[in-house]
Amino acid sequence: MASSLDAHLESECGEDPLKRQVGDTIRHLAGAAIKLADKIAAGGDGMGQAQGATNAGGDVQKELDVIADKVFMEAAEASPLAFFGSEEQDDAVALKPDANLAMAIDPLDGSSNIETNVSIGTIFSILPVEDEHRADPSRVFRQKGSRQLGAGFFIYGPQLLLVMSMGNGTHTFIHAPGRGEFIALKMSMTMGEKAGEFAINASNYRHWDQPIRSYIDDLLAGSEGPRERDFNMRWVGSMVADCYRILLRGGVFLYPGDGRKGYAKGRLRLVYEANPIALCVENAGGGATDGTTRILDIEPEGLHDRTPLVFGSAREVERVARYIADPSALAERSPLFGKRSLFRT
Ligand SMILES: O=P(O)(O)OC[C@H]1O[C@](O)(COP(=O)(O)O)[C@@H](O)[C@@H]1O
Ligand SMILES: [Mg+2]
Ligand SMILES: [Mg+2]
Repeated sequence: MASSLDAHLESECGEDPLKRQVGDTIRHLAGAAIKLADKIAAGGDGMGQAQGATNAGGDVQKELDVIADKVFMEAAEASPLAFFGSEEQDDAVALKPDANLAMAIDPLDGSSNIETNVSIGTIFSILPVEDEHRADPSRVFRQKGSRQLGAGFFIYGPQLLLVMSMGNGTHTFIHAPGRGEFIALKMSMTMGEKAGEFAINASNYRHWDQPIRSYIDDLLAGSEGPRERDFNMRWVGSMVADCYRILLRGGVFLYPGDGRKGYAKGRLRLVYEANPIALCVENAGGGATDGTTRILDIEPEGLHDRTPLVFGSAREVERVARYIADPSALAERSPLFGKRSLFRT
């Protein structure tokens, strides 16, 4: 019989008190995710309806965004957490003053897909809280992603999944309704270094900078272009689902900055979207960058910062960074090399 999430956390956390608190928090999150999945499965016309309010990032909130925020806030209150920061709340909330952890969360990822019965999810990031943060709470969510003690995401799809990492491998658990708990599905995941699929919202092509356009042009040219092989494209529009596919079969995901008003750093949030995804992807052998800097090395300025995000198979992520770093090579590319670019491997 597959081992349970509970048993895994027990062995991964051992006797380390801080890790055990991370484990407890993940247990509470798992309970909340089961509750939310039940609500999603029960449906209801209103879930995908706009509420009229906007969140801190300027997105119109849907009813399910608000329900999910409440469900996970309750889980946070039951967990050993000093601070809770949510996409759906302007400011971080102070919880247990003496607790040693903080959690940032995207309660509902893939909001634009809610009413279409496509996979959606929840993304979480657990950080340490030290004396310096108690003295100045504004610093809690300005910690680099490399300081995360645990992170992951749930997918509400055909299966209810939890993908998580505590820095020692990335593991997937599946909710087994008969057992009322999550059980191991894929432990110590490893993703391929090479990508055969890419994920990007191509409708923004005209708004991208030249390096991103050139990179995508080269993928689209397929076997007749500089890459000399064909690529497939998938874009779910829920990052959790795109990330899980990439963890399973390799690939690359891009949400770059673009020329639209308010999109200079793209759409995705550093603290509760890019950082937890980056921890899971890196622990499975992949990479994650904003184009120039490793995501986990970026110092956030605030809870709701945005960041350009490229993640996936390590070699492909490095390649995107080379397109961005070396525009001079790109300038030479068409006249001198025709369709044979400097970037082929
Ligand atoms: O609608 P777009 O611009 O393609 O953006 C899709 C992206 O936005 C997101 O939905 C952002 O997350 P939220 O739904 O939590 O705002 C990602 O899951 C997804 O990758
Ligand atoms: Mg999201
Ligand atoms: Mg969201």
